[in-house]
Amino acid sequence: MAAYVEVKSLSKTYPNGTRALRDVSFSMDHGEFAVIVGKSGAGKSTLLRCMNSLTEPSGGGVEVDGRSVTGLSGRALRSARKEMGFVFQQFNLVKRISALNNVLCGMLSEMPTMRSVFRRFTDEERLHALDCLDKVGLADRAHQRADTLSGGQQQRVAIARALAQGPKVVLADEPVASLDPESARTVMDALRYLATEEGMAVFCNLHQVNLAGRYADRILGMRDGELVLDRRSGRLERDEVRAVYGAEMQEAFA
Ligand SMILES: Nc1ncnc2c1ncn2[C@@H]1O[C@H](COP(=O)(O)OP(=O)(O)OP(=O)(O)O)[C@@H](O)[C@H]1O
Repeated sequence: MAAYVEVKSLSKTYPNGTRALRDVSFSMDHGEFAVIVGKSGAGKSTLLRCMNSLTEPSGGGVEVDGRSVTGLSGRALRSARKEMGFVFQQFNLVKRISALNNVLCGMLSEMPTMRSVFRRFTDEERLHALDCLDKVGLADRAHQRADTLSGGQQQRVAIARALAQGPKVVLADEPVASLDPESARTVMDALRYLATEEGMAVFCNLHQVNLAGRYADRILGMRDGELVLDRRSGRLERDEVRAVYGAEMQEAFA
């Protein structure tokens, strides 16, 4: 069977000359949870953003389910983005509305505006949004204002919002960087659920190698814009950590 996600020779050079991605290629299957690790500045965020066309790659491309999702514009770009949920480090929720309304707004193809907040949603849409909150363990928080939820809960609302779009792929950019260890686990469990139970390809970047080993089916490592490691799950060996982090190995466990 063909790979579900195919990243082909992706490269990115920023206008200031920084080569953030150098010929990065890999593929992912349905239901796979892959984590990418690497030290600060290695190019992890750039990779995720290029996969989702939030940043325009300088070369190469990405296919999801046999369809190119790079180099698009207008309606084709919006449609491709719906297939890729994005989870940000800082959650990016609309603070003053409920968890449920955040998920409902995420189901619209446009970015949430106050008009979309007051749009009337159908019972079916509301049930779908509630179901997504239930899947991340937050059905009982549906009517709570987003900014009164804990960080881990807010990030799970963001995951429910991504899930509600019905994406094929979920990209998570440092989703637990600002969370305590217990909250981080609840968020990683929710991402794991999307892969295992919903069959999505989940691709997440993390600083913590230990967390990657505990959750991922697959660990990729990036260094200076290049993919230097691609292995099945389990704890990374010392020489693998060195290949990714070089002399700054302590950064891997920070
Ligand atoms: N908009 C930009 N313009 C110029 N250079 C950039 C831009 N964004 C990122 N870079 C540079 O590209 C390189 C890769 O950055 P990126 O943010 O992708 O790394 P990262 O591995 O995600 O780092 P971190 O873990 O600190 O978030 C870095 O050298 C960074 O300074």
